[in-house]
Amino acid sequence: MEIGFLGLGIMGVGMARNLIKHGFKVMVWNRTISKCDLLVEEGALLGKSPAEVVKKCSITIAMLADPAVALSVVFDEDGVLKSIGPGKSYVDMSTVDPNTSCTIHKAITEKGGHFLEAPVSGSKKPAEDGTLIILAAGDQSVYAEVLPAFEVMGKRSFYLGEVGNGAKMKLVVNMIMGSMMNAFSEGLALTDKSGLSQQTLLDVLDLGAIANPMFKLKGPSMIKGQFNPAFPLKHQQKDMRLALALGDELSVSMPVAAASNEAFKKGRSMGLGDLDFSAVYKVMMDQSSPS
Ligand SMILES: NC(=O)C1=CN([C@@H]2O[C@H](COP(=O)(O)OP(=O)(O)OC[C@H]3O[C@@H](n4cnc5c(N)ncnc54)[C@H](OP(=O)(O)O)[C@@H]3O)[C@@H](O)[C@H]2O)C=CC1
Ligand SMILES: O=CC(=O)O
Repeated sequence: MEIGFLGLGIMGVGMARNLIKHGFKVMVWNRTISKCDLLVEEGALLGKSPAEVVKKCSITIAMLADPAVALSVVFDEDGVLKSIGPGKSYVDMSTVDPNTSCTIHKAITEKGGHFLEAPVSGSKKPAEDGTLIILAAGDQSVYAEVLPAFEVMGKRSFYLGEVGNGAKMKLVVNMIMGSMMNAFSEGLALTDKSGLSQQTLLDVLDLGAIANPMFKLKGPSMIKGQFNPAFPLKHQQKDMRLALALGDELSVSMPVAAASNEAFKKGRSMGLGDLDFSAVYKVMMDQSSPS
């Protein structure tokens, strides 16, 4: 199967590499073209623009930063829309809001193309290991067509019905994750300011009912002050913002998510946006410094 791949950021590079490793013929494009070099050495073809990738491939996957970027890669000059048409499928795996997905879906189907949204849960390592959780919605024939690719990128995929449902599910999951990270960070800060051992807190948490893989994975590096980006804080804040907008639309009160969003916004204003989202811990530590 010939697959196009647009967007070789933290996630895209691992996902595209898995496709290549499993024998798919892959054509890649990235705004910063130099990021394609390694994958080209590993066997990928290089596309000069999204339009060229879609022209050459029957299925094109995108993994892009945010709604504005997802829209620009489709609608801008030499974008996806230029080459999409009958017999061509576009699969957007970026985390965006349902309205963005619906706008892209409408434009693509108006040109006779097919669209599936398929955001993922799981970070840099699951992208590298092919163990993502894929939340697909939209054209079910595209879902069936792209399933062999999902099987090498993920450990499980869900088909959730109409376009927008994948985006909504992803935003709910990341809203919960972002709120948990805030509670965890506050707990670590409070432990430190109480003169207690943060390692002991990690050990205690890991033995009890709120043990979870995220605390186990992120805790040790957080207490060492290491925040190498697996999931950048700026993207987590974008997801909290989009989840809150969904809550506004549906009149769901989400005070915990709103407070967490404020902490991520503060993190961005402190210049932490490109660090891992666990760097929100620095916001708590900064706020609790003695004056
Ligand atoms: N990292 C994670 O743990 C996870 C991320 N996600 C979601 O996946 C998506 C990608 O995340 P991630 O790989 O971490 O993000 P990165 O920031 O590492 O990569 C973003 C990608 O978008 C491209 N891009 C940014 N701005 C533009 C633009 N103006 N025009 C064209 N391309 C652009 C970047 O290109 P360039 O290289 O040129 O900057 C890059 O390919 C996001 O929606 C994120 O929320 C979902 C699950 C986990
Ligand atoms: O979107 C981030 C993730 O870890 O999932």
